[in-house]
Amino acid sequence: MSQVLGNPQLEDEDDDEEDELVGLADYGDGPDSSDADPDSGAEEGVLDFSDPFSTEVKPRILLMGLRRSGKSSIQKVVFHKMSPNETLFLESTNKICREDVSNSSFVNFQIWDFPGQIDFFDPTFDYEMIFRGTGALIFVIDSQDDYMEALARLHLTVTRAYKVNTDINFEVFIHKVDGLSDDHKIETQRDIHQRANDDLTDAGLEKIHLSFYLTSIYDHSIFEAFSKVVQKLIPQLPTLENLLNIFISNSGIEKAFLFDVVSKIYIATDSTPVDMQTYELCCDMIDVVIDISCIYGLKEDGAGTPYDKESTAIIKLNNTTVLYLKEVTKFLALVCFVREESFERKGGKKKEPMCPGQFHLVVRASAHGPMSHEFESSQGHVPWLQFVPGSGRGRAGGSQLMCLSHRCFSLSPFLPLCLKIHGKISLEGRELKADARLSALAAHCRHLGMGSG
Ligand SMILES: Nc1nc2c(ncn2[C@@H]2O[C@H](COP(=O)(O)OP(=O)(O)OP(=O)(O)O)[C@@H](O)[C@H]2O)c(=O)[nH]1
Repeated sequence: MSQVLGNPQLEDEDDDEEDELVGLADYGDGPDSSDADPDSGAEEGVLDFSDPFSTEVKPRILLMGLRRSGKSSIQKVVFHKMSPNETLFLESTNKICREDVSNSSFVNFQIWDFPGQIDFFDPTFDYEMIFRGTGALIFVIDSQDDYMEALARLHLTVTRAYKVNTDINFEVFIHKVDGLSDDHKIETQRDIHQRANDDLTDAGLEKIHLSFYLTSIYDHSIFEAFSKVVQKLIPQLPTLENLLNIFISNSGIEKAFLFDVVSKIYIATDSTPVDMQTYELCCDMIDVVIDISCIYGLKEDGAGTPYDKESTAIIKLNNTTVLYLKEVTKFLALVCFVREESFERKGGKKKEPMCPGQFHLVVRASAHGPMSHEFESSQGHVPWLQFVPGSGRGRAGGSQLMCLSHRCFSLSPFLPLCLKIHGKISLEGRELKADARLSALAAHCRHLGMGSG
């Protein structure tokens, strides 16, 4: 669901949707807030920030920065599965876009995308109202451009925001680093870090903490950075991490992530270090699973969902590592790295993967806090997940449902790829997209030295 706040005119971004327009004085998230979708309230599997055990108000994530710094692209790529190349055609935002991602994601928060050219401190903007309910302010700096103006703007924004709300997490995305050499990246980060903190020190505001991330929409860094931003807003994070630690120590699993399937943000992981390659493989696996499910999961009558309680996938890499994905809730998947020998349980009639069923229960219980109502893993429709013929990726939004009749498959990234889905695959039309995705995953694995090629 997306909303726009125009200045001075209100304008709806998508006429087809029934989103109400919100006045400038209507930034609140009270019961009358227009993004409160009565059908989506109390979503199963959604971490509700208005839970009495977390915060009173659903926190906002603000995306701010100069014009053309990449804000809309980040939002589209992370939450709408837009392919990075498509962002080249994005028009400049001339109004504040507010999007509620709670309908499609585990985490219940809003993203406010501010158009670069708007004078945010124009008196017609009630910035106090905006900052008061803000959980994280992401300031995007185009690293390929001269960033002096961006730094001045960052300083102004952060100091104003801090005066209103000292609890905001200030996150600086040093963006578009795909265009920089490794040395240049480090130098740019050091320089921006130094200048931004010097400005705060000069203003006597050294207590403001800025976190910096090198990001690009052309790799997984933007998902990783967003994961970190979102994790800071999840009050149950320590509990989830503890549960994952207990889970891996009792199961022979090497690394476990709890992923928000639609955004590929990881909500939590165990306390062993995260390496980028592992994270990237997990993201690729989620793409493969959703693409395959969307294509081959249709029931004859068109009923079903692309991701549900029975969704499971196993990918065996040729370095004796197994990737294992299991549905945890309607929005969440557990993705694990496990050694092949630990993965296969001996003694039964057939070798069976470990079942994280107990983990499933604890996560669901913990995510909602002891007083919250219990929820069931969804068996219902997942309207935010659909196959997009143009991009070859599942994406949020839309009404065209793809369904899943067979959710459990196993594939190997060795060439030739071995894919078992009802024993039959024909590679025509959109199926080729899945083939391309599988090939990409295989290539990725080979690149990491995990595939035989
Ligand atoms: N190389 C590179 N280009 C990017 C990246 N992210 C965004 N871009 C490009 O930057 C340009 C501007 O992106 P937008 O998302 O429209 O920027 P914006 O900050 O929303 O711009 P306004 O709406 O004017 O405020 C587009 O051509 C994008 O393709 C990135 O990570 N790397």
